[in-house]
Amino acid sequence: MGQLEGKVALVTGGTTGIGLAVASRFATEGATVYLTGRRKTALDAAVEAVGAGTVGVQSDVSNLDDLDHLFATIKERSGRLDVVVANAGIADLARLGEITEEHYDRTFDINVKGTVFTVQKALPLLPDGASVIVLASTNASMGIEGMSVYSATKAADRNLARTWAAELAGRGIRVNAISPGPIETPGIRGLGASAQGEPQLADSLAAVIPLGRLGHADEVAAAAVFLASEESSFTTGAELFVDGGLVQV
Ligand SMILES: NC(=O)c1ccc[n+]([C@@H]2O[C@H](COP(=O)([O-])OP(=O)(O)OC[C@H]3O[C@@H](n4cnc5c(N)ncnc54)[C@H](O)[C@@H]3O)[C@@H](O)[C@H]2O)c1
Repeated sequence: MGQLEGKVALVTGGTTGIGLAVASRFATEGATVYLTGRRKTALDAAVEAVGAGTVGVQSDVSNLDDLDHLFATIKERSGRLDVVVANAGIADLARLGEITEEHYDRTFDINVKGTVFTVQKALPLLPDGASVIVLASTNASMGIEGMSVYSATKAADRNLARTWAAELAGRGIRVNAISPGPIETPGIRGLGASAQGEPQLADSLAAVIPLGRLGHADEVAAAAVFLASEESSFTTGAELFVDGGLVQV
């Protein structure tokens, strides 16, 4: 029997990287998984990869109408939501002096506004015992050049999780953050691609990770299973680092 047997879970931005790994692992553990993404073709491919019983809902986390449609669909089909993983996020490089309004607005819209309204709109569907997981980042605790705006959004996400843990404890809902270090995903490789001619940021970060390598999306998914399941029943308001020792060692 899987650790999430019978549970209904939502993973936003579940078409690639960490979100896809979390959705796949949740399905293996017996959950019914709703996953979201903005592009239909990518979403259809992810739903097929995750397997039978998975439901894809095309939606942009920064669009409140899309979120209303998403939660109306979940309510109609499942009637409740046991696990929410606010995963959708973007990262682009911009040093101070290069930050445009477009970069700032887009990063905050998806990474902070998207998280706030995903969890707020999920709230009526969350039963006693539900688990909310917010994807923050080791960037919230570090000063990585070129990543100030992204890191500020992740520091916001980390605090959202802590504050919501306090606000929702009385309802028996746990809220935790996962802070991955550099994980091998399309997202982090895209970062290197935008810094023309320079060594990939991911590779230079790997060199300073105590365990000596980038992490794998499956390793983040394993942490998400723990936080989603009753194995973590006394854990709320925590920030679980999955970072090869980057921040703490
Ligand atoms: N990869 C890493 O090293 C790393 C490290 C720390 C934190 N994180 C965080 O983990 C999460 C996932 O990152 P990843 O590396 O897997 O990224 P990724 O780019 O590989 O995947 C992000 C997913 O979010 C989706 N997405 C983006 N904007 C969206 C929107 N507006 N609405 C719906 N979906 C949207 C993308 O389509 C994609 O499926 C992000 O929140 C990221 O900040 C990643």
